[in-house]
Amino acid sequence: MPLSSVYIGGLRRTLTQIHSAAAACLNRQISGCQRPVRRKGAWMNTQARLLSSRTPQNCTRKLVRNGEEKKLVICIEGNIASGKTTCLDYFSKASDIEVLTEPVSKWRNVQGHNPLGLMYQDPTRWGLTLQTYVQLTMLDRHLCTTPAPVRMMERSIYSAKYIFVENLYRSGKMPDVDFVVLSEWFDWITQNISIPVDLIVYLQTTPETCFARLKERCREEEKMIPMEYLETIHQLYEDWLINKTSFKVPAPVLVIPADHDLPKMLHQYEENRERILAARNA
Ligand SMILES: Nc1ncnc2c1ncn2[C@@H]1O[C@H](COP(=O)(O)OP(=O)(O)O)[C@@H](O)[C@H]1O
Ligand SMILES: O=c1ccn([C@H]2C[C@H](O)[C@@H](COP(=O)(O)O)O2)c(=O)[nH]1
Repeated sequence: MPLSSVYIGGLRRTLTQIHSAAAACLNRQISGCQRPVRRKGAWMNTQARLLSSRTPQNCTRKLVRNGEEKKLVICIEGNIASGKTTCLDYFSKASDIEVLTEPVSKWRNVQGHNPLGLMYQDPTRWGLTLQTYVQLTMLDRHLCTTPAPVRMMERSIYSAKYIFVENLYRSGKMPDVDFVVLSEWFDWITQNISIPVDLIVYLQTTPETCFARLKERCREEEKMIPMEYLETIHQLYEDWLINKTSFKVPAPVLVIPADHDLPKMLHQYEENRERILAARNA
């Protein structure tokens, strides 16, 4: 599927169409909170619908993917090289689980450009470029339809914003204007599109473990990542998912200690399988 399109309830819409259709609907809704109009052929038809939770004080509706909201969504979160992909590989063997890895290959090659590499070379210049593309591709991941009843994703649109954008901004590497523009995009998306997550599995590692695994993996763009970078990302994750002092956590969190060797990790994944699959966001 081209990235210029996303599927909502089986309908292919360009982001521009979605934006203007949603804006039109929201305008209708804001001016008097009237009932959603259901016109055949309109984007808000039997396949795509608005979730409505309307009271005089609370007049919010969101784009949802019809049918997809019944599926279980689990996001695997953790520091760089903490073992997320390895964890997803393990669960991908189950027929009822659809695994969606982070679209890193796209971040490394979008029409011949490498925004990930550019960002590591010059974060101030290219941080916005990378994170805009990360936000788009993660939204695409959240919205794509999958046949399996359980969807297991690597990271989320939430960690892209709360960890990586936040880090660029706090470290002084992202200009205010870039941060504000990205934040407005993020707020619009999360306020207008339903992005349900039932469980966050946090692979909790020390930065030292990640550093060792990063060296072992040896991804070209990441060769210059210093230990301090992993320490900062670690602390942002801890504040978000453990201390809960930074940003809203969109789902319950299951913490899996992930400094262990591979056999022990696989054993832990198996031990937690039932707990993970039993998750259902209230
Ligand atoms: N438990 C583990 N012990 C040792 N090495 C591991 C373990 N889990 C993953 N690795 C290795 O560490 C590197 C990073 O793992 P990966 O799953 O790609 O991390 P992530 O997806 O979180 O970036 C890979 O080379 C992988 O083979
Ligand atoms: O929003 C994001 C998400 C990821 N990255 C970077 C961090 C890593 O270098 C790669 C992929 O991360 P893994 O943990 O190895 O999956 O992408 C980013 O800069 N911004």
